[in-house]
Amino acid sequence: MNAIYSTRANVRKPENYAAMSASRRTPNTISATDKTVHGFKRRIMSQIFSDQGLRVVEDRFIPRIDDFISLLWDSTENGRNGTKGEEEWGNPKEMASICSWLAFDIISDLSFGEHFNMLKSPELRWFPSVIQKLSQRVAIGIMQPNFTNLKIDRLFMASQLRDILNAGTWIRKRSELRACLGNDIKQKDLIYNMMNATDPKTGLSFTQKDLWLESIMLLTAGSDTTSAALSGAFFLLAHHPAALSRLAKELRMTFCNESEIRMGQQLNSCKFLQACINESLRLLPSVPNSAPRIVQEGGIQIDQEFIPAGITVGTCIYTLHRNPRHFSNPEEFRPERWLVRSRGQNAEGESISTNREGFCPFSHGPRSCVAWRLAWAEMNITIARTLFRYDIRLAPGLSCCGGARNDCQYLLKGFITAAVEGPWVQFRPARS
Ligand code: HEM
Repeated sequence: MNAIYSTRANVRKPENYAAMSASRRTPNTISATDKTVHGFKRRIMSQIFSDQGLRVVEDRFIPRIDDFISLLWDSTENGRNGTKGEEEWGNPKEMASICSWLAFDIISDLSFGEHFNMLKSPELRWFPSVIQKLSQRVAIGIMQPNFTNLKIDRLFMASQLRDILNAGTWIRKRSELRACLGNDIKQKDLIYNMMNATDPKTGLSFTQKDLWLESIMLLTAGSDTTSAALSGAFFLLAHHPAALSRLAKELRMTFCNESEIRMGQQLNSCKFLQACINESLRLLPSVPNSAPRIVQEGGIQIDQEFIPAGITVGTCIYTLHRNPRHFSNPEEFRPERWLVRSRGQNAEGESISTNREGFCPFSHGPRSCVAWRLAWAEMNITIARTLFRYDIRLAPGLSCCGGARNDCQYLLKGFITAAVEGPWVQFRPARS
């Protein structure tokens, strides 16, 4: 990772990343290939997604997490299993979809000052499928630029492209409207943060156009990434009852009530929660493929190999996370591998720093995920509040495996981000 992604690596993002901006002429933070342009945007974004920046918007996203939790179980639901002792389990829920509605509700609210309300209403639930089409098109365009440059996509992805363009126009209107409101809003959002941040190096701020381009970008970068990571964590926990019950115990002993579960010291003290999230991001990274970089004049050295200028290089996060040089029994879900027992080692005597060197769900260096703190907070608070309130189990008899097998795989389709389905899970009010 270091040779390709660190600050000193002699590489740059390829031009094909332009497909990730709503404007071909004006790049956003993720698509900027020029280091000066990127540096300016990145410095502003770093302030917005700092701990301090996130505290400003925390009260905005926690109510969305509460909507999510309310949707998981409802005392009036029918369809309960009639077996004795089973009455309280609610109807099975398909976690990938519900996690996706949550992630979109959060990021739309933060980016446009108005949430899509997908958790409560089906009206806009078509939206995630368009983002997946976009992710698929961009993934092909990044690997093979002529696909978009020569407009081959118009031939092979005509209907997808129509949906993407329609959704793009619709979002653009929304983000322009929000940008026009300026600071005249009741509750602060990310646009507010972006509008009021200045680059400490140049003193420059985002223009009106930057504001809507960046907010569209945040909607795509901040939705299916977090949702795939969350549903992946529920998948792994539901398949590992021992880890699930240890985690529930940790949370129920740390907090007295659900509203205490927020960003901060108390949540940071939940080491097993963090270990479970690390382990699920390791096994099911939501950006699984390698992010390409072009080697610059002078070349680079990767291990024993000299790579000349012009070659595209990258490290695949999915395979890195399964490298036995970093992780013993890499296919196993073993959150304990992240818990320090003594002298930087876990209970098995493995070095945690060796684990960490092979762990990069948010990538590494100057182009790593600028919003990882937001994703981390969303995941921690959502999982903690859910397991504080409910017991969970795989829905008997339903896919992915109906709880019958321990070795089933979560279907992760890697485009730019990962498309996922399932698992089907049931909830009931926590018994202990
Ligand atoms: C679990 C959730 C997430 C994961 C695993 C993740 C992962 C990544 C990865 C691997 C990259 C590098 C991509 C590349 O080099 O092409 C990246 C970049 C980025 N991510 Fe995330 N991300 C997550 C959530 C988010 C969220 C919630 C947002 C925004 C609200 C976001 C915004 C960005 C941005 C703006 C960049 C580009 C940074 C730059 O180039 O300076 N991500 N993310």
